[in-house]
Amino acid sequence: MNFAKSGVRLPPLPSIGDLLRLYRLRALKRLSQNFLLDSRVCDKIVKVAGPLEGGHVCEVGPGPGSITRSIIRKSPAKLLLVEKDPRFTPTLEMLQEASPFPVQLVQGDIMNFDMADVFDKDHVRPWSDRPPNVHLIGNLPFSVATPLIIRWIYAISERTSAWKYGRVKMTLTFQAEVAERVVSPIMTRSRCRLSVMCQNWCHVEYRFTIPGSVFVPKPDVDVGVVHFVPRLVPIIDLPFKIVEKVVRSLFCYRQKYILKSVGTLFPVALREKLALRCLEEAEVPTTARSFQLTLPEIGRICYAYTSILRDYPKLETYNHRLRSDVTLEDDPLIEREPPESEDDLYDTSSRAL
Ligand SMILES: C[S@@+](CC[C@H](N)C(=O)[O-])C[C@H]1O[C@@H](n2cnc3c(N)ncnc32)[C@H](O)[C@@H]1O
Repeated sequence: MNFAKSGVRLPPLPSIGDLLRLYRLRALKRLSQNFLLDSRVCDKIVKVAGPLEGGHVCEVGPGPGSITRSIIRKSPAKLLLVEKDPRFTPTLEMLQEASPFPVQLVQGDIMNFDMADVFDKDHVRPWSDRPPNVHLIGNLPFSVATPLIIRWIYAISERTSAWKYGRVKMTLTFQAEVAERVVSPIMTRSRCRLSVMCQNWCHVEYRFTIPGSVFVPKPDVDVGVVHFVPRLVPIIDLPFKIVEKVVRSLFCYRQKYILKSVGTLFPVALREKLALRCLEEAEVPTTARSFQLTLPEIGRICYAYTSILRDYPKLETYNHRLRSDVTLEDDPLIEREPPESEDDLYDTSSRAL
């Protein structure tokens, strides 16, 4: 049967609300569960992904399956569901049976899920080509959204996992404030590490806001839908780890002059000298602030930092937060220093992002 034009009509199914009641599925805070019961909102999210006919889709955190139903109606060739909470298995199995094409259910944690071999090989497209007909869609749990997107940006930079298939697009939800940070341009209050990392490897677009009141239970915040398309070439074409390290430093003092932030890349004995050299080579004024820097300017700082590493290779492992990372005993010029504050001893990634 050809569903391409008409879309799939699912057989009559109990409503998501009925299923939640029937299976006594109460939302678990621990898994950031807020359910969408309004099929029009689900259709609107799925529409952002573009045409899905004949494609392969992976939905993250389908829960009881409301977005899943919208995806099925758009007739992909195959659908993969990755859900951590086994309580949803019966409702998702019901959709598996109702779907005219294969729906695979993986009960597991998306954070450890490698998508390198889960789609058909004939969907592979060269990176230089248009994106393949493979889509990642998810109304993500708030607790997972930021670490997951950073993990996926890393996979994009390495062209691993789903990105072995080419420039696979993503349609994802975030807490609205986080979605704004993802797309934030320079000179804005919400410009941060997350903005730079996402925008360096992807074209990002904030599509629309879903009011918190639409979810059950209602979260305290609204939700933003963001569409990501991996770039043909990142603006800063350097390894993820170098860019991440420099960008983390740049945004550690958001309101202060960049000279201070860049200094955190270097141990105290060399700090002033190397921070000045880094900014001079990058042709970035020492009095700029991180949120004022364009991606090419940040790129020049990354390149200047790599040129400094050629002269001081031991600095590559220097981390001003974790003094124990540094093994510089045989370099008398480089001394250990106390951390800036107690907080600096910990990875504050999600907060700092
Ligand atoms: C915000 S709810 C969305 C549920 C459903 N998609 C909807 O829109 O109504 C997030 C879903 O992700 C699931 N989840 C949470 N952490 C997960 C993880 N690490 N891996 C996979 N699924 C996860 C939750 O169990 C829940 O079903």
